[in-house]
Amino acid sequence: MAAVEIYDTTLRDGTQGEGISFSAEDKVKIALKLDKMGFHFVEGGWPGSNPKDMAFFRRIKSCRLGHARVAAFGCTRRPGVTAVEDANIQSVLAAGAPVATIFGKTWDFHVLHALGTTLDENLAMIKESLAFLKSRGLTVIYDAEHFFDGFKANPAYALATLKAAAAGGAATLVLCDTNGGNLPADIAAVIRRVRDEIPLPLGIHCHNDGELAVANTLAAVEAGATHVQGTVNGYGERCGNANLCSIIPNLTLKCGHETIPRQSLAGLTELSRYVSELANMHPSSHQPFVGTSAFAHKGGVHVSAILKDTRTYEHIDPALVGNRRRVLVSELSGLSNLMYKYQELNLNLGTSSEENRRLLEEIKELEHQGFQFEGAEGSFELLLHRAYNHYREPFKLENLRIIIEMRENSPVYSEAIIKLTVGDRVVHTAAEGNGPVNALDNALRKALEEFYPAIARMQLNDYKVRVLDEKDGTGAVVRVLIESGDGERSWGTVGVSPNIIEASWQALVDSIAYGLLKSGKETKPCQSGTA
Ligand SMILES: CC(=O)SCCNC(=O)CCNC(=O)[C@H](O)C(C)(C)COP(=O)(O)OP(=O)(O)OC[C@H]1O[C@@H](n2cnc3c(N)ncnc32)[C@H](O)[C@@H]1OP(=O)(O)O
Ligand SMILES: CC(=O)C(=O)O
Repeated sequence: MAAVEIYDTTLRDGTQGEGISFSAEDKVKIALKLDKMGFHFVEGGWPGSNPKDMAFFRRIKSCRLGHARVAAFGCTRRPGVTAVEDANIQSVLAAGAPVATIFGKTWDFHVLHALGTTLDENLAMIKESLAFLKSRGLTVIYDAEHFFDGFKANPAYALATLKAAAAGGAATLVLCDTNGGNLPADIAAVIRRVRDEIPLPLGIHCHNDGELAVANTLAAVEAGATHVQGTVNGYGERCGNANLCSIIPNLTLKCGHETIPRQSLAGLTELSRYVSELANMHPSSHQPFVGTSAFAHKGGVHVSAILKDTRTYEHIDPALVGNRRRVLVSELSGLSNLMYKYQELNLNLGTSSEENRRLLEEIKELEHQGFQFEGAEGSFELLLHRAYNHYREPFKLENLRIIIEMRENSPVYSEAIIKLTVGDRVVHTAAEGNGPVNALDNALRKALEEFYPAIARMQLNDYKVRVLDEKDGTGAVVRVLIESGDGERSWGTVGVSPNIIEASWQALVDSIAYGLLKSGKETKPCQSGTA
């Protein structure tokens, strides 16, 4: 199967996505990562657009890249000026990148209404812009904007624009589904028509407005395209660009094309999370191949089969793309889910199927009440320990009181007063907080830290409340999910009650109990406050 060039435009088209912005430094980091993974091209930005993109090109020049070629993006010259006089073309040159990617108009409607020039002048703009950059030693890639829509409207003119680009010295002609509305069969048919007319390598650049960007890209490759443009995580203008985290494994593992090296394929999940981290975007758990749910099995029937052979419910081995299999426990579980969890957590539990059945029923009942263990692995593991009676709670609540005081012109005052039994001692303490849950958290820590010094390292990272039955208004049941961490690991815990303080208490207690269980201190208190 033919090799396919992978051209990443996360740093240019990706940043056209709502909410996405990278600093010049972040762009350099991403470019270096893509280079290390064997991407063929990294489009760094539009140097004529803003100082940050120009700064990227200045910085990347001093980096030694092993594989990728850096591309500077821009448009054809403006109507009525020469290429040498055009500020945008000059800034592409000034970027100092070895590759220039220039987009031009294909669609006669766009030439007349968006550019406001003649069809002939547009052809001259394309040819002269490319020829000028090529004459200055750059490899020039031509992005034919709106190619598929333009071809439908006026095929002869669309082909004439590509011929102008070829005459200007384009190395590759990239056909763009700019509005993202075409279907795979149409994309493939047009690629074949162009392939028969113009003897240059063809590329594909798809947007995701019809949720077909990946399918359209694969169809284009099937029809003869050998260069693929897309972005990490599918970031991009409107609904995004074709997602390289899906395209690369599909092309490599399913279609047998050579793309990035096989060992880099196993870095895709990490790449996806790295880029989402720098973009400050929540990673999408449902993203195919690289999302945390991509290989998460929930239904009992699925887990039962997975235990026999993973191929029963997995289209590939998750390790091939650096991802991992997960089994979730919920009201949809069967005994197989529990068995898998025992193995995964290395717990020597669950020998009696009667006990396991009882535990499964308890889980289903708790889920019916509103608990959700999928995002609360800490509470789930504690539930297992508690069910098998091998577990000693690290403390016991005797009494808890919360005072909230509101006075005109003063901040709301919150205080928690708590009485606990720890081992054979009774502790009585109080703490303030910026709200009742914070006061509760502070009081609990204050009471326990002399017994369990590991608590000092634990922190609450996230606190979420979900109203479960909104129609009950302020009397509704709420679910509290707490995400905690200790610098080494993080864990989720859950509480459910019609009283938000009680739900928070349950999740907080589990958070500390689980943290202690995992810190190795188990649940045995230190003697009289010594560590
Ligand atoms: C399909 C794509 O994704 S293409 C990439 C789109 N990305 C971006 O637009 C992000 C970066 N853009 C920018 O920073 C700015 O738009 C700039 C600096 C490029 C231009 O800014 P301005 O000069 O103020 O123009 P403005 O953005 O208002 O309009 C775009 C101009 O480009 C022209 N233009 C559009 N496509 C082309 C083209 N292929 N060749 C030449 N000119 C073009 C438009 O006709 C319009 O010209 P006009 O001002 O004479 O009407
Ligand atoms: C060039 C480009 O980004 C597009 O046509 O979508």
